[in-house]
Amino acid sequence: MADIIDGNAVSDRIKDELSENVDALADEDVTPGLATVLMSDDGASETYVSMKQRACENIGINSVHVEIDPEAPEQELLDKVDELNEDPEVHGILVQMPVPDHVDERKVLQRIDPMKDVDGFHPENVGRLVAGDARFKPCTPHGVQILLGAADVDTTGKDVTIVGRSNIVGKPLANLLVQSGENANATVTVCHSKTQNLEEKTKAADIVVAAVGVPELIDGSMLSEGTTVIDVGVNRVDADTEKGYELVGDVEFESAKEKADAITPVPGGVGPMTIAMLLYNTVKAAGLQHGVEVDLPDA
Ligand SMILES: Nc1nc(=O)c2c([nH]1)NC[C@@H]1CN(c3ccc(C(=O)N[C@@H](CCC(=O)O)C(=O)O)cc3)C=[N+]21
Repeated sequence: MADIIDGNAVSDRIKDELSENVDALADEDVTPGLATVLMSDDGASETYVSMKQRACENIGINSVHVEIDPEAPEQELLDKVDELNEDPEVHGILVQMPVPDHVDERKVLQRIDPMKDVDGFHPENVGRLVAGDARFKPCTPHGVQILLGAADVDTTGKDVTIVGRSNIVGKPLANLLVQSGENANATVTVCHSKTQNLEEKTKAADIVVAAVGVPELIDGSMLSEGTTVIDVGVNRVDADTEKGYELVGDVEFESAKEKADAITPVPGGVGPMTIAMLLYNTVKAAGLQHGVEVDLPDA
């Protein structure tokens, strides 16, 4: 039976440390500010954005929220980004993804000032990350790295199989894990929908990271005994609950935990880490923009 890796506990520890950084910035008359922009009426997106705002407020980060009508022209979003780029009280800008189909996501990401790009999705920041000189590590991959470190899973020399090749999780995580340094130095295999013999790749891994957005795609039969399993999926599936849905990961938890040595649950695993690392990047952004050195939590 696997140990359960507690993402809530680790994210609480990071947030406590960040709140000390916020106090230190206050001594320099700096209050970090995050702007969240939502152009969607999707329920899950609304939930996530409000969780991010609440998390900011809890540690003393200013949060500004902007809603744009999902039917509005693309230009309205671009103009808003320009305005936030110019606002000295806003150190981080997060445009919640996905944006509506008539809006060009790449255009939006390129419009955000790279110094305020706390998601780490701007091409300049992607390039820096790939070159091993990350400014803002994307929140979910960074959260996975910290979670592995906190669970005492040594990645050095290990075989990591990542299932999923998104720009948000799979690709940046693969880049981070192959680099030298803390919670890295791994040998990485990236799998996707066209991968042959997926099971062969997951079985060969010391660590499996599932980030495909397919509910319960990976089950215990696809894992070797003793594997560490990191489940990045947060899928809402219809269920007979008060909310009408339940959250399941990309991993079938019950069968996977019989095989795994350690496993993250959903909810309470990677999700809370994503939010903690967004706060981390916002504090870092504020420090960079004001030339104040901030002693951020490790890794
Ligand atoms: N520009 C942008 N940046 C993002 O970082 C971003 C985004 N767009 N679009 C959507 C995804 C998704 N995402 C999550 C964050 C936290 C939880 C989280 O904390 N989940 C809780 C449960 C939440 C619930 O109860 O619904 C948990 O896993 O324990 C989940 C998902 C950030 N995203």
